[in-house]
Amino acid sequence: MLVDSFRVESPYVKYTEETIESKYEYTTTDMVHEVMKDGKYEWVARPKSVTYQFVTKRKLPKLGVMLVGWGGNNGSTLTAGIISNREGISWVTKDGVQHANYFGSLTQASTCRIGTFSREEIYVPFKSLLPMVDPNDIVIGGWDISDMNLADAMERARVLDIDLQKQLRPLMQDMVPLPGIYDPDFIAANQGSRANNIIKGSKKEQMERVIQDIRTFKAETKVDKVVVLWTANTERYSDVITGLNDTKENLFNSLKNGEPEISPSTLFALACIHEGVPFINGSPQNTFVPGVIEYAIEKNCLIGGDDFKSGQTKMKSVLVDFLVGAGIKPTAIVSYNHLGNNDGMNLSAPQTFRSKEISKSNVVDDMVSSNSILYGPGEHPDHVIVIKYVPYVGDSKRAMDEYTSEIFMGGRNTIVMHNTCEDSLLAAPLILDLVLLAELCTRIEFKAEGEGKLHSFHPVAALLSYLTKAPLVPAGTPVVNALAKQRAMLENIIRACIGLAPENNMMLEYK
Ligand SMILES: NC(=O)c1ccc[n+]([C@@H]2O[C@H](COP(=O)([O-])OP(=O)(O)OC[C@H]3O[C@@H](n4cnc5c(N)ncnc54)[C@H](O)[C@@H]3O)[C@@H](O)[C@H]2O)c1
Ligand SMILES: O=P([O-])([O-])O[C@@H]1[C@@H](O)[C@H](O)[C@@H](O)[C@H](O)[C@@H]1O
Repeated sequence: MLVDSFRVESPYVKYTEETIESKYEYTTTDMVHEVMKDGKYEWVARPKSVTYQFVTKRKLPKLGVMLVGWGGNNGSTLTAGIISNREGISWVTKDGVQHANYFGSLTQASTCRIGTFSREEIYVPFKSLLPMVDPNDIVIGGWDISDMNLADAMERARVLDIDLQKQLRPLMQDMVPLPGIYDPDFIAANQGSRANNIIKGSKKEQMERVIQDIRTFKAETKVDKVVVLWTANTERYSDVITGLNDTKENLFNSLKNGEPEISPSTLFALACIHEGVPFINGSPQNTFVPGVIEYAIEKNCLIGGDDFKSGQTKMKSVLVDFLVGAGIKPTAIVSYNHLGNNDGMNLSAPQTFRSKEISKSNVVDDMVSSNSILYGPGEHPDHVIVIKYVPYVGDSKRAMDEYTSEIFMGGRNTIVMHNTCEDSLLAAPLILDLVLLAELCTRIEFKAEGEGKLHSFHPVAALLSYLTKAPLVPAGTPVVNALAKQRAMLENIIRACIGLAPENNMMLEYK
């Protein structure tokens, strides 16, 4: 049964006007290596628990979202989706009347098991676990190097049904992106034809203009908070060079000296960190060069990414986790897809494709390294990524995967999958989740017993990893790509904020 909302009644949870406060027993296991009397070693597992205090502010801000690449397929589709839900728009399709929804959004359309009511399983909407901004209330804006208004951009994207587009046109045609930062050295040459809406000047002047844009947006919309998200083109990797961008100081000196090796996405990130505005990278390039990360930590400004995990890779992070967890050894993974949208055209250049190839390839590393029964030191599956640009299919990406694995007694298993990933219809809800969860993170403080005072999460937002192909995590933090673990991590931390135990699926009462 689904219950819309609930309150936790516990001696360890307190609701005040302003906050929800919880005391949470966090249990983990320390492994120690002990020498036995007879000179042999023995591993010893020592369970331990640490008491944490969580404090979540309840007051929701009026939230502004500024998308970099607002006029793209994802940006225009998300804008259309928010307006359609807010206005309660329905439209006629060949399959009947369709109503606006947020399907594909973890926060808006998924549920969590909370407990049982006389042996009936009770579930609640994910978004009800903690106070979260309603996406229908979001004020949206942003930048694009193309000056096309959002209604025309929606038409250019060829994602949404025509009857819906007709109803949305009057509501979107006056939305015009701010000029973006165009640097042809970082994206495919084929993007030049749409670049007619550009911030002029040096890179430093461009960054300063973005800072001004954020301030103006805040003042004009009267939002309390802004989150900026990059859903612009995939850039080539920036060279990370000592003395250029390896530290905050060197990066700002490089900026002052007009160094060309500073990407537009890095300029946007610097501008956001300067303003204390969370910045999320939905593309695979290394926007967060070391100097940016140092700056974000110094300013305690949330940064997150990289590269939305929307379709083919999301499936891979489930399937490989299942195979390895079942003691089956994937030995060859071939991931091919073709698509015909502008993203696909941009990725047809080798340097931008390489950024995507990296983020799509590394997604199995954690699962492989978790099982040395199957994989020897340094051993990993053959893993090939192929992306082809086929204009005719547009945004309807066709992914074809083949997973070959070793099974019992020298046997082979081959799984072949065809997955039509409507790229923007899968990515737009993820953009929403990234923005809403980033905003939520900025309202949570916590501390472990023995720590002095309450503090925020680390500014490098590992909590967002469920939504990204290449999770950005604080230095020294293990990278987890397995989708189930990522979701459990996020849900269980949010459950801790309301004093609920992690979902452990034991259901001992039925055993
Ligand atoms: N399923 C998905 O759609 C998916 C999944 C993962 C990652 N991504 C990434 O999301 C990004 C957007 O995807 P899309 O399908 O919307 O692409 P798109 O090409 O339709 O949109 C990108 C937009 O960004 C604009 N742009 C490019 N450089 C810019 C800059 N420097 N400043 C401002 N605007 C700029 C372009 O004019 C375009 O309108 C791509 O990098 C893509 O790789 C998409
Ligand atoms: O998320 P996913 O489906 O694995 O990966 C997708 C790629 O396969 C696709 O070619 C690209 O255009 C999208 O931006 C997205 O990155």
